[in-house]
Order: sequence, then C-alpha cells, then structure tokens
Amino acid sequence: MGLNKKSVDDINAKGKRVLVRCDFNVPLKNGEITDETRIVAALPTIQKLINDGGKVILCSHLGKVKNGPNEGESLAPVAKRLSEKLGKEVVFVSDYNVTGEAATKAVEAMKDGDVVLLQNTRFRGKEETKNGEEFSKELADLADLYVCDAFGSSHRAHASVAGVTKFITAKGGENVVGYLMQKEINFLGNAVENPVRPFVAILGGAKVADKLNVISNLLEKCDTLIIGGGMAYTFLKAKGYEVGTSLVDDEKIDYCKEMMEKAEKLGKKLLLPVDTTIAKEFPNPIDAEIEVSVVDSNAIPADMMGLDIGPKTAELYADAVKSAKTVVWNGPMGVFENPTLAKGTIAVAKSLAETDATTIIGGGDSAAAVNQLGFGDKMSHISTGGGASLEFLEGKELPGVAAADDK
Ligand SMILES: Nc1ncnc2c1ncn2[C@@H]1O[C@H](COP(=O)(O)OP(=O)(O)O)[C@@H](O)[C@H]1O
Ligand SMILES: O=C(OP(=O)(O)O)[C@H](O)COP(=O)(O)O
Repeated sequence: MGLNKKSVDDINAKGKRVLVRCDFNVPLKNGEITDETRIVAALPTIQKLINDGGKVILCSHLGKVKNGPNEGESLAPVAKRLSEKLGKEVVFVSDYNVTGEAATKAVEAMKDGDVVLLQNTRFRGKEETKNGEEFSKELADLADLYVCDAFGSSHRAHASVAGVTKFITAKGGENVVGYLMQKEINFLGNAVENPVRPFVAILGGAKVADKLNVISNLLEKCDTLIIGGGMAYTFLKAKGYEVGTSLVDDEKIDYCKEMMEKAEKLGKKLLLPVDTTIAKEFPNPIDAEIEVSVVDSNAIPADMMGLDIGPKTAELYADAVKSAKTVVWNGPMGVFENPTLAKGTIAVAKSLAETDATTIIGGGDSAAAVNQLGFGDKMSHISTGGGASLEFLEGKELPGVAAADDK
C-alpha cells in the first residue's frame, strides 16, 4: 500500500526553515536516556535536511506533562544525545514557552545546515494536546516548511502534529512526511494489506480498552488472533469463567462475546489462554519476589489474579507462531517486568525470533521486552509507535498522515 503523501524527497530544504516534528518521547531514568531507539530512528530525515542545507528546527513532546512544565520532562537530554549522534551542535531552546522570543531568536541566528531543538511541546498543555490554533500558528511562524516524522505520535491530533500544517499551507509552505513515517507505514501497510499467510496477530498488554477495539478489524485480516496479557481476562469472563481479581474491562464483555462469534463466523482462530499463572496480588514493586501457581483458565480462584499465560498456553501460542508466515505482535503476555511472570512473554518472543516469518513488533513494552531478551535484531520490524501502529492496523487514518500534503 503506497503512501500517497509528499515526503522529504519531494522538497529541497536549501536555505529554508524546516520544522520537523519527531517523536523523542524516550524513556528516562534519573535524567538519563535508557532507550535511544526513537532518536536513532529520526536521524535519516534530519540528516537529509542538513545535507540539503536546510535550517532544521526540531520539536517533540516528552512524557505526559501532567503537572505542568518541569525539568524532569525537559528535552535537554535529547538535545545532548542527538548532538552526539549527528556529530554536530544541536542548539537547545530551553524556554518552557516552546515558541516565542527565545525560539524566534535562536531560529534567526541559524545558518544553513544548523539544527535547533525546541522545548517539550506538551509544556504548552492543552494548547498542544487540544490542537490549539494559536500555538499551531506560533509553530508555523518559525518555519517555511513542515515535516512530520513522529510516527509514534501520529495518532495524536495535536498542534505540533496536525494543527500546525494549516498555517504552513496558509503561508504557501509544504507539509510532508519524513523517512521514518514512510518506513513504518510501508511496513505495517504491507503486512496487513497483503500479508503472506498464515497471518497471526498477537495482542497483549494492559491498555485493554484501547486495544480491544482493534480486534474487530484484525479478525477480518488475520488467520489467527492470539490474546494474552491483561487483555485475556475480559474474554475469559465473557466465556463465563471466574477471573478473580484479574484485569477486566467490564464494559467490553459483550464486545468480547461478539468478537468470539465473529471469529467463528469468519472461520478464524481466536486463541485464548488455556492456563494462567496466578498470584494473590500484583507484585509491588513490580520486580518483587512473588509466589505464583498455575491453574487452568476456567479455574481461577475468586481471590487470585492472572498475571501471565501458563506453560500450556505458551506452547500453544509458540506452535501457532511456528506455522505463521506473518506475525504482528503488540503487548506482552504477562507482567514481564517480573522475572517470575516473564515466562509467557519470553516464550512468545523466542518463537518469533526463531521463525522465518515476517515479524513486526509494536508497542514500547513489547519492543523493550524483545530488546531486553536480545531478540531485537531477529525481528523484521520493530515499530517506534505502540498506539500509532495499532490505530493504523485498526484501519484508522492517522492525523499525522492526514495532515501531510497529497502527492
Ligand atoms: N495479566 C496482566 N495483568 C496486569 N498487567 C499486565 C498483565 N499482562 C501484562 N501486563 C502489563 O502490561 C504492560 C504493557 O501493556 P501495554 O502498555 O498495553 O503494552 P505496549 O507498551 O507494548 O503497548 C506491562 O507493563 C505489563 O506488566
Ligand atoms: O510513546 C508513545 O506512545 P506508545 O507508548 O503507544 O508507543 C508516543 O510518544 C505517544 O505518546 P502519548 O501516548 O503520550 O501521546
């Protein structure tokens, strides 16, 4: 499936001010970046614009910024790492206002090929997340052209992803997508539009409400849909099983019933855990030692919580992966941060690493699990977007894509 949008290859940035929205939402621990994947993924587009002789103005959000601007969510560590990666200075505009005088001055001082990084766009609060007109215009005022390369944020209709483009257009500028956007969408698009079959989709994790919605669409495309992690218990409850204190979305029980009927009608396999690793409560801290037992999925005691798929399920899922030619995986099979509860996730990751099938991983935690296990380079594609890749697979148009100019 081709992406019918203008890209960085359609522009020459020579002497132009180019605003580039990246997804530099990287994990930080004590101010240190613990995973630089998203920074590395943004480099080809940035390098192309530098080579063009453009004035490259980068922007991104970082974290949720729930309590207003703060140093802990500043993009300063990203500027430093980016500068190391590019081997050139990245001027960081630390002003919490993001746009405004400090940013304007920094941009005015730029020479062709220079790079500036603006402060965390979410420091502008709802102006960013509610796609505010004023902030969108202020961003557009800094630039002549706009590039969206923030795949991981492209499902967010925020000012720096979507709103800004209207004002770039109004001043005669172009809005294009970057190489990362192209790469992600080509890969994900091909995987779901023309999958080499059998096509197996695996869904897990804890963002149950978000992820359940993707199932209806995926069922039509895949041959087998595997459910694990926190997602599974709403299905098990819908089957009439006791699920104890496991994660459940009660509002989605009817939906899960419908999905099981839909799978049957379409002749698709919908695999649910046949056994489950349970414990008295959620581990606290998450990697604390924990006493667990394994029960069949229809025998979870009322006071116990399901925290991983059991060994029989792990085998069943690994077998389904073995016969697949395309596998899409989003969300761990259990609380993999805890070594005792990581077995299901490890088994599935291992089966993906061992297959010759095209393997696509989406979601921060799934990617982290795969990388931590040392299987990263065994996968065909690790997406930089969790929510974004799922919304794309769901068949929704991503605002960050929609906002770019058509070819
Ligand atoms: N059975 C479960 N109960 C509660 N949490 C779970 C369960 N299985 C997995 N999780 C948690 O799900 C989280 C990842 O979910 P999610 O954010 O949806 O995945 P991703 O980041 O890959 O999109 C992990 O922190 C993991 O501990
Ligand atoms: O980390 C991200 O999403 P992801 O965890 O779904 O991959 C993106 O940077 C989007 O961040 P957001 O979910 O705070 O809008």
